[in-house]
Amino acid sequence: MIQVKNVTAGYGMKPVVENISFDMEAGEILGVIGPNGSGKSTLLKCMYGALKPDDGEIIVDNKRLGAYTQKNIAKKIAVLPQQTDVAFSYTVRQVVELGRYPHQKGWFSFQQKQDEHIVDKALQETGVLSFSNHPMDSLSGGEKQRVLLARALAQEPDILLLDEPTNHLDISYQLNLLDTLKDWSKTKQLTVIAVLHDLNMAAMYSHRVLLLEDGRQKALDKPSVVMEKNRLEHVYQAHLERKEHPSVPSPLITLEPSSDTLERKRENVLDSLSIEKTPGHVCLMSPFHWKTFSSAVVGAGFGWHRYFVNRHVDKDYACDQPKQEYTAYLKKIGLDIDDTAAMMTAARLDDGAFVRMAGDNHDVFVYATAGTSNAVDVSKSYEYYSMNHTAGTINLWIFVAHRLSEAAYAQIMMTATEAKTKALMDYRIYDPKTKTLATGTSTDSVLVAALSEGEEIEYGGTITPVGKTIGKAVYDAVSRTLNHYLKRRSGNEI
Ligand SMILES: Nc1ncnc2c1ncn2[C@@H]1O[C@H](COP(=O)(O)OP(=O)(O)OP(=O)(O)O)[C@@H](O)[C@H]1O
Repeated sequence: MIQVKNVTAGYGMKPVVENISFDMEAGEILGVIGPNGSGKSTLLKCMYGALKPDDGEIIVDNKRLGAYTQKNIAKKIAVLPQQTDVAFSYTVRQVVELGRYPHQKGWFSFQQKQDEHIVDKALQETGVLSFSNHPMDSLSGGEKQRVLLARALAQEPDILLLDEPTNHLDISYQLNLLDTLKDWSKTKQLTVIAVLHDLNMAAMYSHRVLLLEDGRQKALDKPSVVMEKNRLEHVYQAHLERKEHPSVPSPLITLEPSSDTLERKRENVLDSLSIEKTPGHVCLMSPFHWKTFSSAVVGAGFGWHRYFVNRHVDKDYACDQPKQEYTAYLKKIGLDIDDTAAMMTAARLDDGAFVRMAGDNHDVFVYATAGTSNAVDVSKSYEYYSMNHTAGTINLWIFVAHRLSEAAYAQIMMTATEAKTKALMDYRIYDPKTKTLATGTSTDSVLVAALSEGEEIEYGGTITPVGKTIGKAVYDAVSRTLNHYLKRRSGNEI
C-alpha cells in the first residue's frame, strides 16, 4: 500500500528527518508522535509529495510517489495539513466539493449525481451539513477543521494523512473524528497516518505508533510497546506516569507536576494525622491527600483522600442506596465528599484499636474495628443462599508513610487479609452457621493509604519489609479490637 524506505529529508544542508522506514497495510492506523520540531510534519510532507526526500523513497501501490501526476496522487492520498489556507469567501459546500476535483474528467462534469452524493455524505459524516451554505470565514476554528476533513473525505482516498487533526476540536469532536477514522479504517480499508500530540488519543486509536526524536525513528510498534514510561520521559523530557486505561486495553499516560508544586508534607507524616471521635463516627483527618485503594462505601477503588470516616450504624441499618445515604451524612457533618473515604460498621467504635509501627524505612499506622456476629468461613459460604447482614464487620485502615506501586497496594490488601484471618483464628471466631473457624465477616472492608511522593515501595507481600510490619500491625490491631469486643460481650477478660 504505502512504503517509506530510508527517507531522509530537510530544508537545507542539515536533514530534519533521517533514515525513516516503515510499511503500511490497507486499513491500518499509524499515530506519529514526538516532541515539537522532531520532524513529524516534515515526514508527512514527504509522504504527500510536498517535500522531495534527499534520500530514500516513498512507494505507493508499488510505484514511486514521484512518478504520479498530482491529480493521480490526489485520487489515492488525501491530506489534512496543519495549516491550510482556504479561500474563505467559499461556502462550506464549495470547499468540500473541491475534494472531488481529482476524480473529475473536466470541470463541467462536476455536478454529476455521484459527486453530489459523496459530498453530502462527507458533510454529514463530519457534522457540517447543517451549515453547508455558510461562508468559511463565518466558522469557528473547530468547524473549519471539520470542513477540511470533509473535503479530504470527499476525495475518497485510500490513504489519509492528517497533521494534528484534533487541533481546535473540543473533546467530543476529537473522539468523534477518531471514532470515524477507526470505523473507516475497518469498513473502507482506509489507511490513516495521523500526527497526534495527545499521547492517549494516539494510544487508543492507533494500531501502531511511530515515535520520532530529533528526526530519528526512536520506536515503531504497538502503543503498549512504544509508550514505555522511561522512553517517553527521555524523549519528551517530562515527568510522566503510565497506567492502564480503566476501560480499554491501552496505556494511559499522565503528566506529573514537578515536585515543587506537590503538596508539602511534614517530615513525620503520621504525626500530622488527627482524630476526631464522636458517638456517631471516627474521623481521621490529614492536612494533605493520600493515595488510597479501598473497598469503602464512599471513595472505593483508587482515589485521593484526606478525610477517613468510620461511621457507626445500627445493626438494623437497611438502605436501598447506602452510598447516597452516606454521602448525605458526610455532607451534614461538613466533609467534602471528593476528599473523603468512608466506611460504616455496626461494631462499637469504642472497641476500635489503633496501632503504629515503625519498620526499617517505613512507618505504618493501622486502625481496626471489629464485630463478629456475621463471621463467615469463606470456604463454605457457597452453601449459603443468602448472607446474613446483622451487626458486625471488620473495617481496616492501613496508612503507609511511603509511596507504593499499584502491585504493592494489591499485595498489602492480601497481607492485611491474611493477618486479619490469623487474628480471627487465634481468637477462635467461628462462623455461626457452619460451626467452622471464620476467615472474616460478610461485610469486611479495607483501605490502604500511601504517599504520592518519594521513593516507591514495589512489593508489599508477607515477607517484604513493609509486608512484615503491616502483617504484625494488622494482626495486633484486629486482635486488640476483637479482645475489646469479646470482653464486652462476655463480661470476662480474654
Ligand atoms: N519550511 C521550512 N523551512 C525550514 N525549516 C523548517 C521548515 N519547516 C520546518 N522546519 C524545521 O524543521 C524542524 C522540524 O519541523 P516539523 O514541523 O517537521 O516538526 P514537528 O515534529 O511537526 O513539530 P510540531 O510538533 O511543533 O508541529 C523544525 O526545526 C522546524 O523549524
